Amino acid sequence: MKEIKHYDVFVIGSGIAGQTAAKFCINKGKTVAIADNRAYGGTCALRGCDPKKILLQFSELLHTSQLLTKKGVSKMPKIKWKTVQKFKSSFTDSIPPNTEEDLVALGIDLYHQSPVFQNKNEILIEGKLISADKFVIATGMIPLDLKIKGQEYLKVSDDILNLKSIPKHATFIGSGYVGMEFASMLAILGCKVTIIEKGARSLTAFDPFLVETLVNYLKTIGVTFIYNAQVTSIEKLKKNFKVNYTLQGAQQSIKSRKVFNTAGRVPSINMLDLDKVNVKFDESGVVVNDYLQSVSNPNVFACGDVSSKALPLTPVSGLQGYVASHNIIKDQSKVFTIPFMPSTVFTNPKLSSVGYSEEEALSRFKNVKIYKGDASSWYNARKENNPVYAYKILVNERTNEIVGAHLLSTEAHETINIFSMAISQKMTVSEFKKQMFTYPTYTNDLKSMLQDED
Ligand SMILES: Cc1cc2nc3c(=O)[nH]c(=O)nc-3n(C[C@H](O)[C@H](O)[C@H](O)COP(=O)(O)OP(=O)(O)OC[C@H]3O[C@@H](n4cnc5c(N)ncnc54)[C@H](O)[C@@H]3O)c2cc1C
Ligand SMILES: NC(=O)c1ccc[n+]([C@@H]2O[C@H](COP(=O)([O-])OP(=O)(O)OC[C@H]3O[C@@H](n4cnc5c(N)ncnc54)[C@H](O)[C@@H]3O)[C@@H](O)[C@H]2O)c1
Repeated sequence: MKEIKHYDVFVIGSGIAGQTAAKFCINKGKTVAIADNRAYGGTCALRGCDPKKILLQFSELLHTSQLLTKKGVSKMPKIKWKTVQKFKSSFTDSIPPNTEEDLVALGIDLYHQSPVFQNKNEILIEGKLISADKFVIATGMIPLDLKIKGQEYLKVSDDILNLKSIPKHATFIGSGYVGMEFASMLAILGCKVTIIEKGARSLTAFDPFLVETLVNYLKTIGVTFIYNAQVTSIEKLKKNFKVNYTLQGAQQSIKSRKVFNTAGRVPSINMLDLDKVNVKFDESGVVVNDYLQSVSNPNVFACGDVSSKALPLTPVSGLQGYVASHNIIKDQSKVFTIPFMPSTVFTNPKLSSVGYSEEEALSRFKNVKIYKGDASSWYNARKENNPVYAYKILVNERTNEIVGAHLLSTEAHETINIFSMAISQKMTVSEFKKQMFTYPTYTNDLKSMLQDED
């Protein structure tokens, strides 16, 4: 086969990480190509954060109305799911053509297949042998393969986002971000939800006190949680599916209309044949150094969810694309350090976190002051007739600096950003309390959370 083209940089994956890297390199005068084996635009814009938030606002609207039923709302809004889906598609449909147009206008060549590495400098794609000086792997993550009998009946997050109607009942396997967000959404929309989780609790990266408060609330709106359970197989019945699982040694089963695999996501690297180019990888992804360069092949960079240094969130993936491309243009010019990254689970209510967990803070600092409470009796929760509002703030007692914040509320996804700034600016409790905020707001409540008990 004849080599037909050479590029300075070949990027694999058109999500936030890949696009950021490709655009940076072309703007620095490099010849650049990008490949994707699915529609251009990546997970966040097409199959993740953005379409999810469009759907979630409808369950939120319903939830707000449900809470206010006896307080003046007499009729629930009727959600026309087909119209909701059309509205969502009006955002997602235009992304692939617009992304391609945008990249082509910059002078980037596009390919529509997974490349397969042939040797250190060459890949095979669309039947062509192509060489490049540097490769950027930005292929993101895909759902974990559960390897159980009947796994072909399992649906994944892409399918939830494209649901044609709300199922009567659904079972989720796994209670991480994806499982919890969609379980909360479907339960509010009238679906009877069961979550089967192999671990002892949900959302292990989040504060246990707040997760427990969230789980207890979700139970009241129709979500059943089964912990420490191992799903063994899925069977197809006439209308439903039967999920078989073991719990405390006993075989159990549950029937439901849909079964969703929300058991986690793994790096998308299988199709690339990385062994051929001496690119080391493991279950965390392509193993990279602080320059996001493969530890075993310096001509290969990896950024975003697929890199071993990933924190699989959109802003971090974008940052990694930027760092990797800097290092392609100028060798070892930028180091990747994980930023103070706030994160939200978009359930009802939302669970947000930034900085150290209680466990991390206690192991790091000699004395930690913990401001923790149930704020459901505070004005903001009461005006929504909302039974859930809680927080935990961690302070290094020696310096009085805020080092961690964990919030569970309707507005936690916004207010957590205030703590993010405070922590990155090393603000002390007294400095924070001097700030003036608008009233009556959830932001203003943050100062009350830092009140010492009399
Ligand atoms: C349901 C869901 C909801 C989410 N919600 C949020 C949220 O609210 N906030 C947040 O911060 N993060 C969220 N995330 C995570 C976020 O979407 C990712 O962190 C982010 O999209 C990663 O960007 P990336 O560029 O690294 O990878 P991706 O956006 O996944 O892009 C990778 C691209 O590579 C392509 N690709 C894969 N394999 C190959 C191959 N072999 N050859 C060619 N192309 C390939 C894929 O088709 C894809 O287009 C969510 C994820 C999911 C699944
Ligand atoms: N709001 C957001 O920012 C957002 C939303 C969705 C996804 N994401 C990102 O995507 C990543 C992946 O999220 P996710 O929810 O797919 O994975 P996750 O790792 O957060 O959760 C997976 C859950 O499934 C459980 N599990 C694993 N195998 C199982 C099995 N066989 N049976 C039952 N339970 C099983 C795990 O114990 C865990 O609780 C996250 O780490 C996050 O960074 C972010």
